[in-house]
Amino acid sequence: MSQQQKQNNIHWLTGQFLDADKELKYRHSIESSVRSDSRLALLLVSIIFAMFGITDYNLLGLTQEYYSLLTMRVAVVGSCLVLAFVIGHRGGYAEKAWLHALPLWILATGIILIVPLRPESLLTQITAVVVAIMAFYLLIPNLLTVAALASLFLSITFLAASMLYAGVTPTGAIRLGLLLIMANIVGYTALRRLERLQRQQYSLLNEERDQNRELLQEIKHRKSLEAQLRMVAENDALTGVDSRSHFMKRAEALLQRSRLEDTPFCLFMIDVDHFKRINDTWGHTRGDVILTKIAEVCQHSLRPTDIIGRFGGEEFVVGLPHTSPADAKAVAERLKQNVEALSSTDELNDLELSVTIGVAVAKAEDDLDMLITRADNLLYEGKRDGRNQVVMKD
Ligand SMILES: Nc1nc2c(ncn2[C@@H]2O[C@H](COP(=O)(O)OP(=O)(O)OP(=O)(O)O)[C@@H](O)[C@H]2O)c(=O)[nH]1
Repeated sequence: MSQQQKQNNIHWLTGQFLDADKELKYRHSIESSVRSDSRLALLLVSIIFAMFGITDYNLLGLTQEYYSLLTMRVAVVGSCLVLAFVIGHRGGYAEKAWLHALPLWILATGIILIVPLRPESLLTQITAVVVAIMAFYLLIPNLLTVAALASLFLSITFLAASMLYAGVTPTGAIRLGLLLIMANIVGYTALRRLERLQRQQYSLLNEERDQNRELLQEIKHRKSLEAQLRMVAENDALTGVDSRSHFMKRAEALLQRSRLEDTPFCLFMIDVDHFKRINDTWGHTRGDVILTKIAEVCQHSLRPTDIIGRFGGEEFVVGLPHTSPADAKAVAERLKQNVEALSSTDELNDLELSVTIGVAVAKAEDDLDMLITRADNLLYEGKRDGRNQVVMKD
């Protein structure tokens, strides 16, 4: 048997969960509905119990017995109304089951007390006791054990009182006893089934909630994994700028758009000069840091609408939509100067840093590869011409 099945197990006799914690949680979950159901049931029972005062009067008139009965009825109805109020406001089915049990004991005592006061109307009282037993089990919300104990108390003491005060013979007592046993069995079985069904429903609901929670967690986890994967696929791990493939996708879209809108589009190929020397002098790790700084400077030298990617090694590529050739040249010059200025920062200790940039302007017949090749050729022209320069041709 799985752990889950064990927890769902319900006691065959009491109709409660075997797991005490789960039982407590269940009772807490139905507390507010039990409170209002109890209040309503007690109001109803009080009205009915009080109305029997009219039949008392018809039968007894204004006699001593009538006043005794009236006093008892007022006491029972008063107690039930007070309890309806208290339970309605403070009743806690989980921790105060005894409070919910009180009205049953009071009602049972009241009903039994009628026997010595009105022994001649035993038949009516038998009907009332059977109805009361049903009400204990099915009308006034209570735990099965509480309802069963109160009903048994009512049945046994009523039987005893009938024999003592209403002259019921042993044969009559057996028949009455059988009737009361039947009423108890019917009430007990019905309430036990109800208790089981309600607890099974609660278990199913909880299982469903747990599964939904797990599902939500799983979805959250997958979404975060997806975001991480996208991040890894779209960004260069070292510098954080676009990966080459992601840049190509974005640049392709921008180039097409510029063609549709008939706006200029320029592309830079940027290569760090003598980076091998930097690596050899300062080590590969420092070289990585310098590369990251250069990427940052490039990014900050561009507009938010421009895109930058790492093309490979110490080579970067930049796409500039809506940019005229003159503006592109100016941006490239500024970018070159900003990289040079990096050398004078304390962090880089006057390390000589420069970049060579090839700038290509998109023509109508260009696709992205052609544009990149042209920018690359211009870049290598710049390298041949002594580096640290921007090369652009009409
Ligand atoms: N630290 C570091 N170095 C890299 C990385 N990628 C490429 N490199 C190095 O960059 C250097 C590029 O060297 P070359 O292609 O000879 O070019 P260069 O030394 O920059 O000389 P020019 O481009 O001709 O000015 C190589 O030593 C590569 O190992 C990287 O991610 N980190």
